[in-house]
Amino acid sequence: MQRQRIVFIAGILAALATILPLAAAIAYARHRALEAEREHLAEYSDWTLRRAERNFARVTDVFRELQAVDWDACGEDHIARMRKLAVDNLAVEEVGYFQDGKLACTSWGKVTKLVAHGTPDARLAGGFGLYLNVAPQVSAGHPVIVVDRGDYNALVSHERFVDVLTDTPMTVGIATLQGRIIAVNGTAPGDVMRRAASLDGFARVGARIFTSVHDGHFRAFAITDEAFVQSRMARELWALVPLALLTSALLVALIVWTSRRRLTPERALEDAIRRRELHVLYQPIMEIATGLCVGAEALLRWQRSDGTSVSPEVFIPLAEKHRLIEPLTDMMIGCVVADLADMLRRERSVHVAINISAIDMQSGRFLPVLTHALAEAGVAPRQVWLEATERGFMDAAAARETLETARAQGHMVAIDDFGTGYSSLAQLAALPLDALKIDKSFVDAIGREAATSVVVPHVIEIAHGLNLLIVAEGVETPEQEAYLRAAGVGFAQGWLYARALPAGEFLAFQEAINGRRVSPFLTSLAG
Ligand SMILES: Nc1nc2c(ncn2[C@@H]2O[C@@H]3COP(=O)(O)O[C@H]4[C@@H](O)[C@H](n5cnc6c(=O)[nH]c(N)nc65)O[C@@H]4COP(=O)(O)O[C@H]3[C@H]2O)c(=O)[nH]1
Repeated sequence: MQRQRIVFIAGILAALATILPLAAAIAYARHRALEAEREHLAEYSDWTLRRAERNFARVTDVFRELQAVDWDACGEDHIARMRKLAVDNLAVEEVGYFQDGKLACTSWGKVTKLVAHGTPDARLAGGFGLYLNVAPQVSAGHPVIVVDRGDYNALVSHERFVDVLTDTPMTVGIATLQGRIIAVNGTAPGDVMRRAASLDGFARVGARIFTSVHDGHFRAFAITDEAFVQSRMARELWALVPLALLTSALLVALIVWTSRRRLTPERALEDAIRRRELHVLYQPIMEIATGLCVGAEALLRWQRSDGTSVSPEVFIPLAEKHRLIEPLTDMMIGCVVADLADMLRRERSVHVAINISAIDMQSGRFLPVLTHALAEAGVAPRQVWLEATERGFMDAAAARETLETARAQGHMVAIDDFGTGYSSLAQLAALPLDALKIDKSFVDAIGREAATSVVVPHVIEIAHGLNLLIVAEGVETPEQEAYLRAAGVGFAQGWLYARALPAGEFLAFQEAINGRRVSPFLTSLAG
């Protein structure tokens, strides 16, 4: 993945990791505060309802007692009973008795004034009439609520319906089930009270919140300011913010750690392998005697998405170090087969040389992968040469086993970069090899006064002595080619002929050079 993309995504994730836990903490604190306030209000509306019902039950007790007896209307006993009930019963201020639609007597005595039996403002279940805000005619005093049933009525003060003490500022009220407000304790705005009186549950109106409950006779409500939710929320936040900050810090640390990991060269290589950002180039291998293109060396290239390219001399050791060489080798095998299988099937004397890393050499794991790919593509194993470096022979026994198996399957095996490492001649002689590649550093020395120039004839001599095919690498000048030809070196690759080419260009090069000609020597080998 591109560096800028990783940094960009990490930046966005870090910003989210910072904001989201805090936003979640705020949302959760608000939810908890609202829930707590809803329960708080529900508790008070419930309590108000129970208080109202209890006091109302006392009023209805008065009616029941009086209606149970066939009194001598407004006689002494009747009035005495009414008075006693009014005195004993704290909920009732006064009791009255109507005769022919007019108030005849009250708990105070006979009535001389003409007080008509009016029309109730509201009716309650059980045959009760309710008159709201009535100025008492007989006893005078502040407005009261009048409850009537049959010929009796009772004066009840407003407070009896809402005498609830609250622990925080709130308005509690009682209404009929139709939403007519009966009594209120508090100063909430009228529109909020009307809403609270007409529906059940929890709601918000403007800056107020309320809960309402109801039973058989009344609906009770409790209203408070939303500011109480804010202060509850602030308390919740005190507990939640440190947790949110800790979560943010952990998430940001995780994001930084993961992105730094992704930004390391090895993770970038792993991504590149997965995204197939690597491709293979083919450097032609020429037969010096005939000038024919007899094969190609497959060379991996890593072109990063930002346009920069990474040398195989950097990423191959990196892949080996971080156990990425196996997927890399598999990918390279897949590319080579996809690119060249058609040509290799047509041209049986042409080969492709693939580099085998030290780890692959030791494990031999790539061989079944290669065998399977070649069998599927119909390419002969002899057409795939394996180039092993000296480093690959450090565990000589394992390398020997891999090479022997490879040769038994028909592959040609070449030692690459011979002379640059520490392999001894004895080791070279003991290895199951078909070819030796002369390293570019030796070829460079040809015709110069360099110390290595004296080594070149010996390396060629050794190869001849061991009956190995010789491929010279890094041939750049006709003089180098002339020297190699004269020394009996069979094959060469280098910029004198072509650089490493993309598959299509290599195939065109090979066709242009060879036409229908084939190498008699290599045809005899293939035969
Ligand atoms: N200056 C100059 N250079 C020339 C000339 N002719 C060829 N070269 C370069 O010499 C290197 C030859 O490959 P090598 O010795 O196998 O050395 C290879 C090989 O050991 C390794 N490598 C490349 N591809 C693979 C692969 O698929 N698997 C493994 N395990 N190693 C690979 O990376 C090394 C470097 O590869 P490259 O950078 O492609 O470099 C290549 C090639 O581009 C020339 O005339 N002049």
